[in-house]
Amino acid sequence: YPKTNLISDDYEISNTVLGLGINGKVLQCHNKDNGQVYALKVLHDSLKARREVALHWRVSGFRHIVSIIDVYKNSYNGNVCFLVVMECMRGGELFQRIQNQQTGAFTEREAAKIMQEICSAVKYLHDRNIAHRDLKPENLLYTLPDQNGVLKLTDFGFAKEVNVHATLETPCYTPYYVAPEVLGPEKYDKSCDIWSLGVIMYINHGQAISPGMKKRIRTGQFDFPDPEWSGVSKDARDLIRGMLCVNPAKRLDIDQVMCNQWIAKYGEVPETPLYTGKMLKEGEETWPEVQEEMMRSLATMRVDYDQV
Ligand SMILES: O=C(Nc1cc(-c2cc3c([nH]2)[C@]2(CCCNC2)CNC3=O)ccn1)c1cccc(C(F)(F)F)c1
Repeated sequence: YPKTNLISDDYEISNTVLGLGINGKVLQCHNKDNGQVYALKVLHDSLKARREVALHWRVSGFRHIVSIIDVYKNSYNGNVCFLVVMECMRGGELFQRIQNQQTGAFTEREAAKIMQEICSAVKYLHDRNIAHRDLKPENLLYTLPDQNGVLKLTDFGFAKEVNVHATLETPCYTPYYVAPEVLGPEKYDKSCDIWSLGVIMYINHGQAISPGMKKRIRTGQFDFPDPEWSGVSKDARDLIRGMLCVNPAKRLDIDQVMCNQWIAKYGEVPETPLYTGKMLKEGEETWPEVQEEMMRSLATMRVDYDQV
């Protein structure tokens, strides 16, 4: 349960802003006892904030999820806010890493390792009936800036519990007879996470998500143009097709993704150099558009599926 003493008893809060989240901003702070640096997310009390804290707290501690150290519930002149102290991820965001990839080209095996790490975080959530619903490169951070850095997922501002009523209200249904609509739209929330994984993997392979890209993906007309895709393994392309499948009911689920050879045996994926580094460097000016494009797509998916 959240601590109710003032956070300033235990932490020195710096005004270094590390970033802005959906429900609040992220500052740097350090613990007065051990002098350690942490990240602090300030959330003004609301149902969304309580849901974000509750869900993040439930999954904190998994290797590829940013862990929560402490949660304080403090009130400043009347309004209550939640103060979430997290481990400080010093390695920055995933694509900054790939962008300034110094040591030679970014290879397909590195892309496979990254995907395996993100997919294991998504599997951990989906197995607990939680959909993240805001999977994007900016929410994937490294613990350290060097090769030992571990990739972790953060920002549960859009996360939600799914399939929750399937277990409560209809305990008696036999899974293979129940009509899809009985399971409710929630099951689509998980499939929107899979779609995001597909886009992340597609970008990882050096495909700039041009504005036209979203239309092509939604209509399933995206392709694997040469020369970027010539060397990329068939497993990888089949996996992307399965994750970017337009019909959410036909899209792969996280277990099918995890057992694809490209993910399961990422250590054996050929070290084919990918165009990502070049694309992210050259495409620097298009990168913000790409991010906006992804934000819009995620927002539309959240609306679509919530209305199903
Ligand atoms: O962002 C850093 N550390 C960090 C950051 C977060 C963090 C949480 C959230 C976010 N970051 C974002 C910021 C905007 C982009 N999306 C992610 C929005 N939502 C969140 O919930 C959590 C833990 N450590 C960082 C980067 C480089 C150096 C350092 C430092 F110098 F402090 F070591 C910290």
